[in-house]
Amino acid sequence: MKVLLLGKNGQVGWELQRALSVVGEVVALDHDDGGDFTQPEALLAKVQAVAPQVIVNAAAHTAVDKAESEPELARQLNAQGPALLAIEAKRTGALLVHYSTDYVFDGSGQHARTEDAPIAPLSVYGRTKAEGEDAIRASGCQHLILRTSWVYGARGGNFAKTMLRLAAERPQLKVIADQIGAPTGADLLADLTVPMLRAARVNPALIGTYHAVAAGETNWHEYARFVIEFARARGAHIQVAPDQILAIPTSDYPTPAQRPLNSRLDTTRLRQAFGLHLPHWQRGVERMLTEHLPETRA
Ligand SMILES: NC(=O)C1=CN([C@@H]2O[C@H](COP(=O)(O)OP(=O)(O)OC[C@H]3O[C@@H](n4cnc5c(N)ncnc54)[C@H](OP(=O)(O)O)[C@@H]3O)[C@@H](O)[C@H]2O)C=CC1
Ligand SMILES: Cc1cn([C@H]2C[C@H](O)[C@@H](COP(=O)(O)OP(=O)(O)O[C@H]3O[C@@H](C)C(=O)[C@@H](O)[C@H]3O)O2)c(=O)[nH]c1=O
Repeated sequence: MKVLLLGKNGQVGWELQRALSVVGEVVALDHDDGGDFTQPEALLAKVQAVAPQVIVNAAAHTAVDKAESEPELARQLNAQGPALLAIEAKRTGALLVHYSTDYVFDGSGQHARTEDAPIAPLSVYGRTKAEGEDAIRASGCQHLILRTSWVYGARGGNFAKTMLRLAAERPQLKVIADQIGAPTGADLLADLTVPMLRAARVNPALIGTYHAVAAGETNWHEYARFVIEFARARGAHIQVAPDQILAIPTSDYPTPAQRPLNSRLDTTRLRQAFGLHLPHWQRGVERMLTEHLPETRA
């Protein structure tokens, strides 16, 4: 099977390069080697030249605050690029695997949302990601959309690494405690993608949108405390005292983009359709930190 991976250097793309290697021949691209979503004609020509049976799209505009001031670029990456891939997948019969986000929802209420819950994004990032999802579904192509949340990877920056850096530099941290969600490893997403795409290739009834997040829930403050205490216990340089990691409401941390308060995603559909187990978020974060912490020691 020939697989085209877009966004190979991102957090998820990097893990997909590893995970997809068991599926078949993988052609992996990023924006500097033919997979540039701001160059739709060249992108289409590249997809046609590769002629994949499966397209896995991990490219996106993920800078949530920056997207507020560059909505057209966000739309090109998060909506128009995926739409182009979907139309081409429909034409050739390829399967399109795509990733989306908890930020397509407004985060009202306290319940975990299912895949059919109404989308109501609060930000340019969320809106353009929702447009990308809609375009894929409207194209009629064979697709899997995996909506996930709070992604961290061994490669690149993420919230946990930011907290470790700030905890080493500052005597006090203030972290939002009223946004609830599930940190999800890029490695977990990549590892789920393989059995899902294999199953969906032979069973079109599996085509559709799925919530793919680690089990359990937390808030950014509790997540930060977990990361910092794990690192402290393993001898990392941490300046901030445990009682100086302060919990604050979202209203005390103004940002250009509004974020949902309730990012709980119900994963029942994915677990039942594919028989896959989703581990607790703390296990994956521990694994990522164990890999990352040696890099932070003097
Ligand atoms: N990160 C998160 O917390 C979450 C992510 N998601 C979704 O998961 C998916 C993967 O996200 P993640 O791996 O974290 O994202 P990253 O930001 O880590 O990676 C995005 C990728 O897109 C590439 N890219 C940037 N500009 C272009 C362009 N013009 N054309 C083509 N590719 C480009 C980047 O390349 P380069 O690195 O060279 O700039 C990078 O490879 C996305 O769909 C995202 O919306 C969903 C929920 C949470
Ligand atoms: C650095 C910092 C952040 N925060 C808050 C801001 C924000 O609400 C939260 C997380 O910060 P981030 O910058 O990682 O947030 P953000 O970039 O919004 O993360 C999101 O990225 C996109 C791509 C997604 O799809 C989402 O699922 C989600 O992971 O922590 C603090 O409260 N204190 C701090 O010192």
